[in-house]
Amino acid sequence: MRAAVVVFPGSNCDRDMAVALRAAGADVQMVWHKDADLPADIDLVAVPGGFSFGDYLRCGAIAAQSPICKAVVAHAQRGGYVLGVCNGFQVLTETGLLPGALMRNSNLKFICKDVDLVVKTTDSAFTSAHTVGDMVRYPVAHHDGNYSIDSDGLARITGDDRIAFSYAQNPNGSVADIAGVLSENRRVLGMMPHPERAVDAGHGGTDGQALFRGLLDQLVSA
Ligand SMILES: NC(=O)CC[C@H](N)C(=O)O
Repeated sequence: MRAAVVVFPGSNCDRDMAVALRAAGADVQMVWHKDADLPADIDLVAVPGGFSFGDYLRCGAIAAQSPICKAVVAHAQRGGYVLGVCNGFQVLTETGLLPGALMRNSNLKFICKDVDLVVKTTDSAFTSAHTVGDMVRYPVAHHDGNYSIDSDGLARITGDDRIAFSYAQNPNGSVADIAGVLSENRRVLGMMPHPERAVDAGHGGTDGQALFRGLLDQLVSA
């Protein structure tokens, strides 16, 4: 599997993402926000966490206007895979690739801790190594992780089985405890918790490995 990791000024999980993807067997290239094109034959684009452009305006709003994001949208429209984590999830909602928005945490504080998540669907490459109802523990680190969507949108993503992960104990006020959402074609996943920070025992847990392993298994056998 060939993966590209997008780097913006202020990204801080780009290298963690590259390490996690390489550990799972991916061939990874970093791409800069000013690049207008992705490298050829990319299967997956990962949009990492961080504070792109200092979180000015709204988290992810300026990054979503960058040249590389046009290429990421085109990649998704061709049926390519995209994984957005934390600030990456915020960027994907700002590009319109995923529905909803990430608002300020309900307690108005930056939350940095490990959280338990429930796997809600296995109908995606990202969650294919799981069973529905599996619990995984990933870190969160954000101030704008409060997932919000209108009632029609919520009914649509619920009815389409597009909620990938929910929080066991909601840390940030997200509607319906949503921690991660899939696109209509199930190839774009955005999530606030960080699987790439849970792939090495030194991180305190390795639950994130299953996401990268599932992705690699599905994409290599496709
Ligand atoms: N870890 C992250 O990607 C944080 C995203 C964003 N800067 C926020 O605090 O909400």
